Amino acid sequence: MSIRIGTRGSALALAQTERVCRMLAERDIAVETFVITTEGDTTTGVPLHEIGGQGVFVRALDDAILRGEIDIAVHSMKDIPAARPPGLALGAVLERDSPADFLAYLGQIEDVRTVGSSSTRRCAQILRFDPSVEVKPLRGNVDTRIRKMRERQYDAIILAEAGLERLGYTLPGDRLPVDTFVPSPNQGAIAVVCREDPSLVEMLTFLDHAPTRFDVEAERAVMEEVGGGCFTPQGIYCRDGSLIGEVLALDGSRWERVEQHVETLEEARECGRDLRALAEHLIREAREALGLSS
Ligand SMILES: NCc1[nH]cc(CCC(=O)O)c1CC(=O)O
Repeated sequence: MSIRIGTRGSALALAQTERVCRMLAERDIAVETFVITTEGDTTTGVPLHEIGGQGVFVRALDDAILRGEIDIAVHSMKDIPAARPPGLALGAVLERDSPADFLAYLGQIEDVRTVGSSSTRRCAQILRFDPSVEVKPLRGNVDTRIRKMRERQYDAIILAEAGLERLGYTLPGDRLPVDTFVPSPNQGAIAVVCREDPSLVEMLTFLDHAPTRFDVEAERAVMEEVGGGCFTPQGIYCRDGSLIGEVLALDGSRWERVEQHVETLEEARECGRDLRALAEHLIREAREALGLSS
């Protein structure tokens, strides 16, 4: 018997899946890999929030598990939306890689005028840091984004450092500090999703890193309470129970923030409710500015 692993076909997804395959192989568990194309991979011209947010990357693989075509799927955990279909379990969360963002640029930092990113969070955070930069939309996989910077369509781009490391890329630029460029919830964590099947979940537990799982679940608890969706600039980061959450105005001119040590997911949830109450006006503002109704 072998485990059927589903993955997206992007270089990043394949690198992540390769890591899980290696870990399974070390335990003499046979694996078969299936590459599945998702709507998010075939639609690159429009901002993510217009095609249904991060969830588009995950849905096709969820469906393949539920149809019994594959047993497990490997994802960048930050791409997994808050609402999950019934019948699926989070089989394992690997030990976290770098949670930080990376500002990549070719010349001198002083010469950076245009920064490419389609993430409302990254745009707001870079504008807070330097309101004089011009942020320009930039979607596509990591390679596409790097190519566009090399073609000088942008002076700089912002990417997850974890993605660069998994692809083995070293780019000129700077790691952005996580206390001011607070990452997306679950950035840098790899998740293994499976059918809600106790024997399958049990088989995957050796892949699981408990401290990472607590931190990423605390981040998701905050994310669920804040709501906001991917159109609201928000950063949520937990490390060993030290939680930072912030919601920003789209132009980075204002923000609300909570910072607290949490021991339980319920405490994290409470922190999320506090942030929600503080940031209600910023969430409404972002939704209205982007012309979204829900
Ligand atoms: N938005 C796509 C995406 N999903 C996960 C990562 C990076 C890897 C990770 O966060 O685990 C990236 C690329 C990026 O944000 O630059």
